[in-house]
Amino acid sequence: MLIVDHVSKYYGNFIALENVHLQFENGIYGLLAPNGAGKTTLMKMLVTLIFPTKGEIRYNGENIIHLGSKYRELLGYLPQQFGYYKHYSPAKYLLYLSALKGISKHEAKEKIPKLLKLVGLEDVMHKKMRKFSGGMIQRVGIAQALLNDPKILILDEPTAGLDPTERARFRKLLTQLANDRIIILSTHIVSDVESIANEIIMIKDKTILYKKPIRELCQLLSGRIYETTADFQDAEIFRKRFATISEKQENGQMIFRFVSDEQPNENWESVEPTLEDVFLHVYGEGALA
Ligand SMILES: Nc1ncnc2c1ncn2[C@@H]1O[C@H](COP(=O)(O)OP(=O)(O)OP(=O)(O)O)[C@@H](O)[C@H]1O
Repeated sequence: MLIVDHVSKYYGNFIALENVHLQFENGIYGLLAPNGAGKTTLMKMLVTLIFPTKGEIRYNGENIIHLGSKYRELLGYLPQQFGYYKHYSPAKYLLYLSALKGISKHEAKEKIPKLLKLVGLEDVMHKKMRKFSGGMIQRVGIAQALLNDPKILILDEPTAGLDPTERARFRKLLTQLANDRIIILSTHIVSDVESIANEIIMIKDKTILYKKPIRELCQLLSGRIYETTADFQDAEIFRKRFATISEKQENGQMIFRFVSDEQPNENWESVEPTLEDVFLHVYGEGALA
């Protein structure tokens, strides 16, 4: 079990995270927050690239800093921007990284084709990465994070640059991997995590606002989300009066999705809250009661 025990991180006088307390068991955790909330800071501490200013992170009861290389052997990490050699093929690049990670050449040669197949790059495994799309490079990044069969897999914005098909493939891959490891992925895209995460972690105001299964998060808004139509000329009044979550136009009218605790009007249709509703409400408005 991985425990972030009352951790704060300051950059000089700037507080990036304050008093973060989290517990991770096997499964997928979606770290969902807007840019700048502190996701990368938390992930970098989890992979020992930077250190907490206060508090400590423990794996199976031991401070990860003291565990050192024993801990890093259990880690797979995909940073937000990962360095690769564009003149290398994925196979050559992974072979090189395997050597750095202390994996024998024999084992690496057996493993690499399997990994590249897993991420759908088997056809191009010997092609130079120079001409690869952003999504293909990202998949090489995911493969390198899996080289040592990590028990803890940390992925910082792993779906950046992936198209919808690649995103779907990626979600399936994570689900396959999640049964015997901790997977923590950060994103600001709700659909990346809504179908696969066992728990969602939301950071707000430098600390953890929620760590809950999606169902429980959605329950926070249960019975409070409505949709209704309004004429264009009334739109501004509507926006001032209600906490709108989203709006669209249809047949010359506005359709509002909004949060309300008022007695519902007969023109309001009560709708099931989604994770997107929670996200937009939390980061647009404030914490939920
Ligand atoms: N080395 C640093 N020195 C000073 N401030 C930093 C440093 N690294 C990050 N910050 C600040 O800490 C805050 C959190 O940054 P962080 O990168 O963790 O956010 P994030 O949620 O990962 O956002 P993004 O997805 O944009 O990377 C930001 O305000 C950022 O400017």
